[in-house]
Formats: sequence, C-alpha cells, structure tokens
Amino acid sequence: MTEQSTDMAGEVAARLNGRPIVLIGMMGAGKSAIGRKLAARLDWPFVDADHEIEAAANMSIPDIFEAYGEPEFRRLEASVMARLLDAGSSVLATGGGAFMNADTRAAIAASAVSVWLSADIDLLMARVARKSTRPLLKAPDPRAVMQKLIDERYPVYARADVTVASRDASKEEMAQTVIEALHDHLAGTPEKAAQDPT
Ligand SMILES: Nc1ncnc2c1ncn2[C@@H]1O[C@H](COP(=O)(O)OP(=O)(O)O)[C@@H](O)[C@H]1O
Ligand SMILES: O=C(O)C1=C[C@@H](OP(=O)(O)O)[C@@H](O)[C@H](O)C1
Ligand SMILES: [Mg+2]
Repeated sequence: MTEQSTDMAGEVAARLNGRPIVLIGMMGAGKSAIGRKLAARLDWPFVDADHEIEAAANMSIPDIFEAYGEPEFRRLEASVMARLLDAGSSVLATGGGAFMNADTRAAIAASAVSVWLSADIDLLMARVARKSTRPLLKAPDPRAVMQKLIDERYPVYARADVTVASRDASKEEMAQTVIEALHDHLAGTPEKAAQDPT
C-alpha cells in the first residue's frame, strides 16, 4: 500500500462524515468480496446485508425463499436495510435486489453514498457458478434469469451516486478503484475536521 493510496482512503473516510458506503449491483458483481476489502482499507466495519437477514431470521437465504417465498424475503431485506443504514461509518454490501425497493433507495440517498459495481453477464455468470446459494438462479436457464434481471435492474442501478465497472482485476485492485471513484465523487466536500474544528 503506498502512502498516497492510504491518504486517499483517509480523505474519503473524512469526507463521508459518518455516512456508510453502500455497494449495489447484480449477483456475482463482487459486492460482498470487494466490500470486505474496502472496509479493511478504510478501517471501518464491514456489514453484509444478506448475512444480517440470515441472522435476523435464523435461517439461510435459500431456506427463507423456500419456506416463505421471495415477497417475505424482500420485506425482511427492506427492514434489515433500514436498520443497517443507521449504523454510521461502515461498508454495507447489499443483496442484488435491495436497491430495487423504492423506500430502500430513498433511505440510501438520504443517509449514505451508493456505489454500483457494474459487470457484464459473462463475468457475472462465471462468478456465480462458484456457489449454488442463490435461489433466483436455481432455474433451468440461469443465464436467461440473469439477463432478465439485468434488463430490469440496470436502469435503476444507474441511479447510484457512483458507478465502477468491474474488470479482470484482483479484489484489492477493485477496492482501490472504488476508493478513487469515491474520492472523485466527493471532491469539493469538506473534510470532517474542516467542518467541525472542535
Ligand atoms: N475482483 C475479483 N476477482 C476475482 N474474484 C472475485 C472478484 N470479485 C468477486 N470475486 C469472486 O466472485 C464471487 C462472487 O462475489 P461476491 O462478492 O459474492 O458477489 P456479490 O456479493 O456481488 O453477489 C466470489 O467467489 C468472489 O470471491
Ligand atoms: O439479486 C438478488 O435478488 C439476490 C441476491 C443475493 O445477494 P448477492 O447479490 O450478494 O448474491 C441474495 O440477496 C438473494 O439471493 C437475492
Ligand atoms: Mg453478496
């Protein structure tokens, strides 16, 4: 880690002034993996909304879908998101559907900064193939499901404050790219110390 990139992470943390960073994007985009690296770089807590939903329900996501269906999962997801957005400085990896809820989007816009990790379908399919824990993709043609979700969701994801395109780079490099994109987005925002000299 160069001194310069450490400074940049520190500036981003100061300019966010207590607002969480919320990662959005499709299944397989790397929200959970890159979010964890990003939190380590900022020295902030990392929270995965899917994990929090599982803890709240005391059930795995596939079991929630199977026992109660997707609408109940979405209700749980929205209530967990509302709670997590109050947590202050943290990196929050959402599940791919969370940003599609209008209330969740409004809460993110009001209290956080959102980063869309965009990716093309080939990259997403290669990444999700590693795990079979995503109930929406347990379908005869998972690629067709992924394409349909991309068509529905990308126009909404595009409303995120910042967009970072995924590429063939390590998780650490992607975390650095997110820090640089946030740094650009926040340019001109006063740092916390400058706002509050006490
Ligand atoms: N930049 C990357 N390079 C290599 N593998 C990655 C990268 N980003 C994510 N992955 C891997 O891709 C898979 C899906 O990533 P994950 O973070 O679970 O995505 P999401 O939370 O957006 O669904 C995981 O196995 C993860 O380790
Ligand atoms: O895109 C979605 O609707 C979902 C994405 C999953 O999270 P990841 O995006 O972390 O895979 C998880 O919340 C659930 O399986 C539904
Ligand atoms: Mg995830």
